[in-house]
Amino acid sequence: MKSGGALLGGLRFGFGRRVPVVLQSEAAECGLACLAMVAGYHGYETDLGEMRRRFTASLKGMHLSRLMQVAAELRLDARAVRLELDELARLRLPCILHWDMNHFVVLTDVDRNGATIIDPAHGRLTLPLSEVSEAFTGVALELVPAANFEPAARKPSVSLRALAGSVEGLRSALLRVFALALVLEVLGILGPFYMQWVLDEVLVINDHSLLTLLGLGFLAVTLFTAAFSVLRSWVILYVNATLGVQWATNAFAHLMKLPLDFFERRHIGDVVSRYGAIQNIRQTITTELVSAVLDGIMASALLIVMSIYSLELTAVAIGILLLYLLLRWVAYEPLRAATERHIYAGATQQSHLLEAIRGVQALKRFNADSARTARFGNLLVETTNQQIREQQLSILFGAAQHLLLSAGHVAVIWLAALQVMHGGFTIGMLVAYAAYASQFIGRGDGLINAWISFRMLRLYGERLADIALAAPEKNVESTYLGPDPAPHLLAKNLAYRYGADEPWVLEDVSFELAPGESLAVVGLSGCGKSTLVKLLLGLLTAERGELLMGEVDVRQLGLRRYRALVGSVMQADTLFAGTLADNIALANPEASLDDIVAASRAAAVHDEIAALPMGYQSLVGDMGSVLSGGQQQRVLLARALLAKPRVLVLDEATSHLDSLRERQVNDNLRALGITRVVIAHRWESIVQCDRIMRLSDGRLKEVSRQVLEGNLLHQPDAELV
Ligand SMILES: Nc1ncnc2c1ncn2[C@@H]1O[C@H](COP(=O)(O)OP(=O)(O)OP(=O)(O)O)[C@@H](O)[C@H]1O
Repeated sequence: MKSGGALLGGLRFGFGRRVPVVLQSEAAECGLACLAMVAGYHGYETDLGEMRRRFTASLKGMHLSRLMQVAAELRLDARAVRLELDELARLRLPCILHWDMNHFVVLTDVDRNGATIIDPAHGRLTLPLSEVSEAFTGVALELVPAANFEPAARKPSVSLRALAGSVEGLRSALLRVFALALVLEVLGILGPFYMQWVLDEVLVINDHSLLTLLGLGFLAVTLFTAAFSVLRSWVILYVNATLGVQWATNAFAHLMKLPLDFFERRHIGDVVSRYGAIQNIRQTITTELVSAVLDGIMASALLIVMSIYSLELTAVAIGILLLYLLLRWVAYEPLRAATERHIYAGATQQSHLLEAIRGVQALKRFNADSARTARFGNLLVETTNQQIREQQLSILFGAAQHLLLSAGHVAVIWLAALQVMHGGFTIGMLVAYAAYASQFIGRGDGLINAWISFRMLRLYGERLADIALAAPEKNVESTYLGPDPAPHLLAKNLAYRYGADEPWVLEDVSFELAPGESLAVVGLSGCGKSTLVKLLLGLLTAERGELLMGEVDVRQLGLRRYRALVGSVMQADTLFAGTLADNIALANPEASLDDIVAASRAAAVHDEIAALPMGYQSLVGDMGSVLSGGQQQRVLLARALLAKPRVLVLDEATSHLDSLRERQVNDNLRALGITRVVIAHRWESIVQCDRIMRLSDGRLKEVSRQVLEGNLLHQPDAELV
């Protein structure tokens, strides 16, 4: 039973409330964005950043059932309905429609001719029913506030300090810029007096010596002005550079501290574009912040000076500025929406570009390059269209602004001239007043523009917040004071899934591995072996269960210390741009060449590196394209061995090697006596391990070698999984 308040809250009078537009930034977030819009309509104002932090969506997106769960957490009663197109009008609006089989949109209005929807990927659209019919799958989600629904005002936007981290020397540098600029402004305010004196004092009585004095005096003022203005630009340059470097480094350092699943849930282009938001924020701060403060002070000072001349005329100038403020206020929302769509389209295009570069080989092999180019063209047109729309709006409002301000200026001079005719002003006062009024309107214009820019900054701030406010990896530092634990691994009931609405990939994984022992984990493709490896390396955190090394919980040992003890080679490991030596010495850049050679020998790759013309100084591309697949794997193994790990975790680390090399590598590893966990499909690698376990249905079970060998004989294709 609903409370009366909640029922009344559901009434719609057709005015007042409007569904806010929340644009998604990734394909998988359409469901979250739709919920944010409906919740916003009912009074729970939120944004995508907050939604993402509260309800993680995996890259695969959300099912309807998960949407209903999230709706329940937002205290909205959700009801999924199946209906025909002509029944849309019976839905309680706004509601969510399942769209094109893989998307969600919000339906805000529907009548006989068409429907208005908000597509989180494109914004508000009005479509004829024929188009709705093509995309609508027949499933809708009605949402009404539950009895315990609580409206919430949007949280104040994140502070710049939280976004930027601490920036040294910013305050003092800004103060310096401010002081210099203030001097300049005061000098600037003297200019109109010069005109007034020349007109009223010099010309009237033909006073040559006064003219000379005034001329020299104001020439000196001009010189000072030039010098201060150079100094101010210099300091701004310094602030810009300092802020830029510190800020970008802070954000990068924070990005590197984020847990792996932050990256696994996002597209690389999106992360890059969000990181790029720093540029826009910095630009606004350094160019607009100081001038906004100055404009405010100067506008007030000018207002006082102008009031001394004439109160009525000053009221007119204020009126003009207020009209201008109204114009900007009306223009704000369309401009903000256009800017947001522009940013979103740009990020999508960037993702596409990065993905195409990374996958260029596959695109060529499948003759998909022209289709990819066409899609890129479409995205580019979309971005450009949004940019054109943004600029068209700017041009229109710019013209209106120019018209208003110029007309205002004419009016002020007109009225001041009337004052001269009535004897209230001298000619000099008219000229000086006109100059002050023009400065005042200019300052007011600057102040209003800065206010708009700062409001727009929120858009970029919210994008950056996704990185800056994401929680860094936990348990990185050690709280265990004892010596390094023995390489004895104990996993107890580990469980993991990639999202709250995803199935458990690992349900109950337990095993124990004594020092020096080696364990092969086999299982069907997709059963969760790589996921288990990521848990063992502390890259993912188990939802349940614990992992101990030498009886010390890994959380207590700290991930940094644990990772220094555990070496690994992963399926999709990459080399970095640089020399082979740099790559092998990744964990220990100070390592001697002897250490590097020893690790390479153990990984059976030394001879091939030594045979290269530049040996260990050979450069590899950032995708390692100089080396063959098998060579890359062995270089990666050398990199893991260089740090002298106590435990080695290998996820299909020798899959590209021929059997001879594989045996050689395995023999070397065995001789080193390192505790090993090996994920492999090939018999060669499995058979050399002391124990074999099979992962299936989220559980790990010991398999006897004989059974596996028997399987091999009878079903050569099935045994290795
Ligand atoms: N980032 C992710 N988000 C959501 N699901 C994921 C993610 N990564 C993997 N999965 C899912 O988890 C399951 C296990 O994946 P995993 O990569 O661990 O399998 P695997 O046993 O290593 O497979 P293979 O032998 O083919 O490498 C798969 O069903 C996969 O769809």
